[in-house]
Amino acid sequence: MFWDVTQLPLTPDGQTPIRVLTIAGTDSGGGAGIQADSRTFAMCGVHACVAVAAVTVQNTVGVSAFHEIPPEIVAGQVRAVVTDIGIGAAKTGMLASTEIIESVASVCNELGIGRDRRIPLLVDPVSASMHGDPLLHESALDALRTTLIPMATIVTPNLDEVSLLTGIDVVDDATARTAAEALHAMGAQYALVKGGHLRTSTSSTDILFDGSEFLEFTSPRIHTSNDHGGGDTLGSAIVSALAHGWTVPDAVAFGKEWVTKSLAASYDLGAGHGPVSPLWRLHDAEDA
Ligand SMILES: Nc1ncnc2c1ncn2[C@@H]1O[C@H](COP(=O)(O)OP(=O)(O)O)[C@@H](O)[C@H]1O
Ligand SMILES: Cc1ncc(COP(=O)(O)OP(=O)(O)O)c(N)n1
Repeated sequence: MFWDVTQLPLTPDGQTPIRVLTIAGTDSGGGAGIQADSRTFAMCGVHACVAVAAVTVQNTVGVSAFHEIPPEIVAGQVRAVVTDIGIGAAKTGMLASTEIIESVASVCNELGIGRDRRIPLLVDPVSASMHGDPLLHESALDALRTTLIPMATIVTPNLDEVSLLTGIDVVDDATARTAAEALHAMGAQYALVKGGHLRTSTSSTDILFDGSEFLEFTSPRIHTSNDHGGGDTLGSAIVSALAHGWTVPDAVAFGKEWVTKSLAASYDLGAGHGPVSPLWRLHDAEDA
């Protein structure tokens, strides 16, 4: 354990907890996507609603196929949840196509989800799996840039996604800052450039930019190849904190501590990359 994570307040048994929504793809191997989001949401004590945008055929060694959900069904899930259950924050992950991205942007706009609206929106511009298998049609990158990222309270690309979206290859702190500026210029309120893929460093630093100030979130590098679902776990912890009304910098600090502990608790699974695990939270509760 590296530090004590300041936990989010838990709701007493029998009372309705804060609700959040993930709009993303499923992972049949249970490591990333909606499965990773739901695990972290549960461990953070919030109620998870889901809008499935795609179903992947996936295990620990890769993604062999995916099926896209019709855009109106994706939007329908979002509308059904928000108008009945109500949510405090939302997150997007794998959206696969231009049509789904446009449908999600439109329903979020209709329901007051997005930057400067009632409900904050985290956009994780998921483009490929860690094995390089595509999770987004290349033609949909433009819709991410021009339709969804401008609606984001916070956009959270990894370095491969930064390169696809901005053309900038991040190799150090200076290029990470330039990339954060480029992402902010696309219209996101905050840009978080995640540094997990800079494997040469002994630490892992994520850089947050709001148009005027850079904030750095650094953790020791965890030596593990079981890092599947790391981006989703970070994003869903941030969304849980945003739903509690935390500021974006405080929510990112919480998410960064959460994912670091989840990387330290990751485990072997299958023949490939095992998942990061927020189940450490159960042991912390046992110790309390
Ligand atoms: N080996 C590691 N040690 C510590 N933190 C890491 C490690 N790998 C990734 N992270 C952190 O996990 C989060 C997800 O990062 P990253 O791997 O860049 O994104 P993604 O999972 O979307 O590819 C970031 O906060 C990053 O700093
Ligand atoms: C359905 C689905 N969504 C997202 C991902 C990518 O997960 P992420 O945590 O961003 O990154 P890796 O674990 O692939 O490094 C996925 N694989 N599947």
